[in-house]
Amino acid sequence: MKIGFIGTGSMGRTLVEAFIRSGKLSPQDLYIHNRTRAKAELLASEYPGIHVAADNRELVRQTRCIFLCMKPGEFRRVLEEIRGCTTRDHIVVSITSPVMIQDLEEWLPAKIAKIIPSITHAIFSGNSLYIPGSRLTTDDQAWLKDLFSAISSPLEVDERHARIASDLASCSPAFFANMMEKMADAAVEETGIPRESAISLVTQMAQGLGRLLTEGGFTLHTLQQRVAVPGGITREGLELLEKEVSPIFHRLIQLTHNKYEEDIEKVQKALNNRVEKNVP
Ligand SMILES: NC(=O)C1=CN([C@@H]2O[C@H](COP(=O)(O)OP(=O)(O)OC[C@H]3O[C@@H](n4cnc5c(N)ncnc54)[C@H](OP(=O)(O)O)[C@@H]3O)[C@@H](O)[C@H]2O)C=CC1
Ligand SMILES: O=C(O)[C@@H]1CCC=N1
Repeated sequence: MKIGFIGTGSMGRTLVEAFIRSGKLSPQDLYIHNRTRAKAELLASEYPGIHVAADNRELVRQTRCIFLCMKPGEFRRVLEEIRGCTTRDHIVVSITSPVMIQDLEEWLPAKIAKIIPSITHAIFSGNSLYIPGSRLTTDDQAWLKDLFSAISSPLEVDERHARIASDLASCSPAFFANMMEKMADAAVEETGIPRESAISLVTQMAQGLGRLLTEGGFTLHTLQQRVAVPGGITREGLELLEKEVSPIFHRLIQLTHNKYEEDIEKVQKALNNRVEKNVP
């Protein structure tokens, strides 16, 4: 099946590369288009065989499944562009959470899904969050899950939980990288250890931590128990973190959800502000 990617920014590129490197898709099957064309051309030059479509309409005409890899504010323009050439046989997948499936189903006659990916798919890991629309057949659903199984572990979630699941699966790589960087910076400021050493120590630790949790037989809880020996230093550190860290995560989740509500409102205003509705 020919597959298209509209938007080859950070995540569009990650998906294209992961699908090709996993062997699931071959470059010849892929059509890409990006507002700044040079970005798509660069990606195509790295994976000979990828087709760079002249515009989003050509991409839709050449493919059966299309991934919308733009930011929420960029949806209206793309939907206006492609709605005339999208058919009932197309599968259209949004990779962003604040664009509602119902709105996409009103705009396009296509079969709609939302699949929220994560940067972790670049190394074929992490959960992709799978939210099926109402028009997908059982075969379409099996095909999409199989596609994403090549680069991730697909997890079906209710659209109501898309934001929190995305916080945990898609935003957290950045959140945790930030915390590790802050820890290393504090180590430098408090002790004078060279920054390069501090960064290397936390990075190597994180690699080991990931493996302990996936293949080492540890849970988050047993891991803390094993490291925090009674009367030891880690126990004292954990007691401080118990008090100080939990409120930060509550604030973080409240913040992402407030921003999400704002984004939904903006997208709905943009998408519903039109005369004609799609009649599939
Ligand atoms: N980054 C991540 O880890 C994750 C991102 N997402 C979601 O993916 C979406 C994209 O994020 P990300 O890739 O990081 O953002 P980027 O800004 O890196 O990529 C968006 C791309 O869309 C292109 N674009 C915008 N309008 C059009 C158009 N009309 N036609 C063709 N291409 C267009 C932009 O082109 P131009 O080069 O001109 O700017 C840009 O390259 C977001 O909605 C985000 O929520 C979801 C999960 C994880
Ligand atoms: O920052 C963002 O908006 C996107 C959503 C999930 C990860 N990145």
